[in-house]
Amino acid sequence: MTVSLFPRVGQLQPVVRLRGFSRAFGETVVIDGLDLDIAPGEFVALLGHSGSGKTTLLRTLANLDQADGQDVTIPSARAVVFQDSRLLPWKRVWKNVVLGLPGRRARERAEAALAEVGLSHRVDAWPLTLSGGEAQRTALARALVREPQLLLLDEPFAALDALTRLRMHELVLNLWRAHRPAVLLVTHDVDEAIALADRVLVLAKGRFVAEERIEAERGRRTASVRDLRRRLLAHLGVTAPSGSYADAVAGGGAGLLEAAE
Ligand SMILES: Nc1ncnc2c1ncn2[C@@H]1O[C@H](COP(=O)(O)OP(=O)(O)OP(=O)(O)O)[C@@H](O)[C@H]1O
Repeated sequence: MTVSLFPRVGQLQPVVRLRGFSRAFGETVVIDGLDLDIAPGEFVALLGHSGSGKTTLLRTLANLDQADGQDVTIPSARAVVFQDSRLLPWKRVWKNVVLGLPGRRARERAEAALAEVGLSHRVDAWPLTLSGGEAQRTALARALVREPQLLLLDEPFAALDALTRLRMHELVLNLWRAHRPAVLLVTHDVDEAIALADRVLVLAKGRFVAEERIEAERGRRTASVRDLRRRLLAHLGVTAPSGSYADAVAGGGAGLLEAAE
């Protein structure tokens, strides 16, 4: 299927543009002629079964993999957060955050990014002393400090427990609202995709098989279970203000994966 492409009247140029993008490993075609545009500041979720090619696509955009001279435009200011934090254990948290960046005001910049993810108290910690959630927050700070135009999230919450995941979703939405990078989130989780994204794409066997644009505000679920869920979450210490992720998931999934099959 053809997904939404630019230019549309009055809209900005896309930050990501793929045309007929394909990728094969030996004889096996993994990505099969994809066209994709992502607008500045747009939050796109990419759903798909295991092996559908999600990570291959994301790695291409991260430029970690060969684009084989194809028609691919991606911004130079981009950052990736993976499922595991990939912190260097022999460097303190703040040094991990600014790793590879020019030294001037590095500590200051790391502290500011760590403050944004709620880790001011862990600036000098060693990575091995961090909880899973803290390690992913550090990975987000490391991405943020690069001021990305494109933020690539490869199942960054998948290894976290459910409550930490909810907190991380709130954090990512807050960071996205504050900085407005374009985001491509790879996930298996339909609820997560619906709750976070402006647009959800479904990938199957290397092709897009569905595109859902979500116009409604985040937190648009009206089911009565919402209030109960919010109360229970509040009891567990997770604040879920109206319009939050927790509201959004309360309505349940939309069966996008089933629809794709
Ligand atoms: N470097 C590689 N060499 C050979 N095959 C590969 C390579 N990388 C990926 N593949 C194959 O490409 C297909 C798509 O892999 P990919 O990791 O993109 O899927 P995915 O949708 O991200 O899956 P998952 O959700 O399980 O992470 C798989 O069949 C995988 O085995």
